[in-house]
Amino acid sequence: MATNISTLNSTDTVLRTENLNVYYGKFLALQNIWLDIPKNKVTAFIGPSGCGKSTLLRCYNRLNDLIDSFRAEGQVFYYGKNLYASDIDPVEVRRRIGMVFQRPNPFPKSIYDNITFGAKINGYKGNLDELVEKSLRQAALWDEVKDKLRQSGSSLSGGQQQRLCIARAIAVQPEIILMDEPCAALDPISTLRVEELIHELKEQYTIVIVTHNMQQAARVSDKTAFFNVRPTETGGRIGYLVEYDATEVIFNNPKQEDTRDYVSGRFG
Ligand SMILES: Nc1ncnc2c1ncn2[C@@H]1O[C@H](COP(=O)(O)OP(=O)(O)OP(=O)(O)O)[C@@H](O)[C@H]1O
Repeated sequence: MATNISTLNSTDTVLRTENLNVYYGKFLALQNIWLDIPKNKVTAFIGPSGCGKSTLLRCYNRLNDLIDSFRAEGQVFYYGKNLYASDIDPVEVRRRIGMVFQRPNPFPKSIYDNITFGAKINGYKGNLDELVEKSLRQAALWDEVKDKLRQSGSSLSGGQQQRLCIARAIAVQPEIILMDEPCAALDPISTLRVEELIHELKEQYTIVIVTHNMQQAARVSDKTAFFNVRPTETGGRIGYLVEYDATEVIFNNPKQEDTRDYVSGRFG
C-alpha cells in the first residue's frame, strides 16, 4: 500500500537532499547536492544559467519523472521519507508539493474552474465557493476578480494570471510551493505584488524559489543557495552547490569567493 506522506512527522527540515546526482541520459546535470529546506521559510536558488536550479526544484515534486532521460542517484527526503521510494505515489507528492512556473499557465477555463479543478480531482468534499474565495484571498487576487469568476483565466493580466496560478496551487492545500522564476514574465508592479504575496504565504507554506533576480532573492528569501556550473574535459557542464546560508550572509558576507563575485555582479 502507498505510504500516506501527509501523515509523516513534522520537523524543521521539510526537504533534504543527500548526495544527489541528476542525469539526463549520460549527461550529469547536478552533482553531489546536500541541501536542507527549512519549514515555513523562503529558500532562494540562484546561480548562472544551466547550473541546475530548475532541475533540483523539479526533483522535489518528482516532475522530472516525466522526462524520459532523467535519472537520480542519492536521495530526496520529505520529512525523512525518501520521495523516490517505490511505495511513494508521485501524484500525491505533487499535491503536497505544488509548483508555479515561469510563464503564467492558467487552464483554458474560468477563474472559478481553475481553482476548483485540482480540488475536484483530489475528491475535495468541502464547499467549492468557499475554497475559491479562500484561495483567491490568500493569493491577494479576490478583490480584483470576485465579480468575474466565470470569466476565462486567460482574460486576466499577466500578473493576475500568475496570482491565479498561485491560488490554484494553494487550493489543493499543499505544504510546499515551488516557484520557478515566477516573476520572470511580469512587469515590476506585478512582481512586487507577487513578492509581497510570497512574504504572506510563508506563514503557512514552505517556499522554494528559483530566481535570476539578485534583488528579488535578497528581498524575499530567508536562505539562499548559490549554484555554479563547471565544465568537464569531455565538454559537459556539471552543476554543483557552492554555498548555502542565511540570505544576508550570502549577500553580505559569503564564505566563497565565487559567491561574492556572483552576488556582486562580477561573475562571467
Ligand atoms: N529535459 C532535459 N533534457 C536534457 N537536458 C536537460 C533537460 N532539462 C535541463 N537539462 C540540462 O540540465 C542542465 C541544467 O538545466 P536547468 O534548467 O536545471 O538549469 P537552470 O540553472 O535552471 O538554468 P536557467 O537558469 O537557464 O533556467 C542544463 O545543462 C540543461 O541543458
